[in-house]
Amino acid sequence: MSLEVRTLTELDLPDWIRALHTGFLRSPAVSKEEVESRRTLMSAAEGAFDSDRTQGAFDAGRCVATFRSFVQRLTVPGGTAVAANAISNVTVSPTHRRRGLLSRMMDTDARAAKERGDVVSTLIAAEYPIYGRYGFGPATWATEWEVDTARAGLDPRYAGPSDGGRVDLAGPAEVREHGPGLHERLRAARHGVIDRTERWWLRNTGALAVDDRPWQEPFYALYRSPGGTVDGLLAYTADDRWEAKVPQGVVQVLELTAVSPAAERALWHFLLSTDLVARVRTGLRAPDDVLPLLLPDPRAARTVTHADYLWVRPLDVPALLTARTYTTPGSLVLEVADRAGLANGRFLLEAGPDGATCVPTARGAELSLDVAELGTLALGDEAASRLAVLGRVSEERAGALAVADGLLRTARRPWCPDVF
Ligand SMILES: CC(=O)SCCNC(=O)CCNC(=O)[C@H](O)C(C)(C)COP(=O)(O)OP(=O)(O)OC[C@H]1O[C@@H](n2cnc3c(N)ncnc32)[C@H](O)[C@@H]1OP(=O)(O)O
Repeated sequence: MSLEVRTLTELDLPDWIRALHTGFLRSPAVSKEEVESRRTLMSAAEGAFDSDRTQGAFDAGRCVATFRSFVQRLTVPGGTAVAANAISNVTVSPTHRRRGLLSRMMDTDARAAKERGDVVSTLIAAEYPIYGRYGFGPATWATEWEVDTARAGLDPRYAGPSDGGRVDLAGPAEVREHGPGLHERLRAARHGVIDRTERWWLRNTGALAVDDRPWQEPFYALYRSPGGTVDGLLAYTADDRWEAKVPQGVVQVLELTAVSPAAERALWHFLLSTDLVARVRTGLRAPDDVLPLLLPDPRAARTVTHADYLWVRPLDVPALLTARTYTTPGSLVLEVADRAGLANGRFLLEAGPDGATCVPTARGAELSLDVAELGTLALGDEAASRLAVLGRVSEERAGALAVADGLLRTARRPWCPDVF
């Protein structure tokens, strides 16, 4: 039987999950619970099994490649969310690699997303070199610090926020009550943030088993403003480590969401002054997170990870560039190359603090770039002038790079707090 790439039927699911585990080097065993959990994940809102956006490659009846995409909302600078085609669960079994299977599945998915009117595709790349060829560029980066709490120099007598707000420990049910609204406020305020489904909250608070990995309840804390609104959420685990009677606890932050500066300061200070904690691992934050500068000695925060995070592939250039905001006025003619033929063209962007238009144009190009570079620039994280040094953006009219830098870059860097 020949190699066949197709969408799934419900009966394919156990075999598809086994291939997924295999591709990610996890045990190929598949439990009934995981099949059931995946079945509901892939279900459309009506509850029917919807396999349209889940692909598999089958060789002699055995699944050897997996690919899935789903609906996502991605916040662009200014707080508007665009329709994103989120890609996940990409694997090709080691027996079938480098025969073009990923390329086939990606092409099918990208054309369907374009047809639907999605503005971008998004993903988190397992390895940097895989996705540039498909028009994706790294659009957000992430940094993790490890803080030596003794060295940080924060006042160890800290007894809670001094602004009249408070920090309270909480349980999973309270997190499910307050977390979704808080995340929506973050999403409206910070570009790069993606939406979370109800399932996300169930799964991340232990109310829904996802696979065979056991759930362990973390510590949760909520920050309430003096007016009583929940403006911050912290989730962390801790290990109870001692050496020669000296506490050496290590905290791992799973989530720290704050929608006010007071909440951000209070939650970090609370965590960094918890007794028995020698080191705090911050989890993946925006590279410009304020954390190091909150410490009297910022060098106590050592960078342990700094890497690309969310990758963006523009599908509809005018929709993407008009959804975001611009702080300075300017106009730019962009020549976008796209070997897949999905987003290529020459576009006139006229933008300013009052809004933006972006239309196809016959005017001469001022800046030419590949669609992947536009993905890197779209959320404001990168400077066109830096990409030009690398030869990845060409300035066709003198001064166009400076205009692009002024228009596209944002004061705060984009941040995507979630993996998918
Ligand atoms: C969003 C996510 O889910 S990220 C998870 C990605 N999955 C993994 O990393 C799991 C382990 N790896 C795999 O399953 C596979 O190797 C995949 C999915 C990365 C690639 O699948 P393949 O079917 O081998 O890719 P395909 O044959 O279509 O390759 C297309 C091109 O990409 C290149 N390529 C593929 N994977 C890689 C890689 N990891 N590093 C560098 N180049 C790569 C190929 O060499 C090929 O280049 P060419 O056209 O110049 O010859």
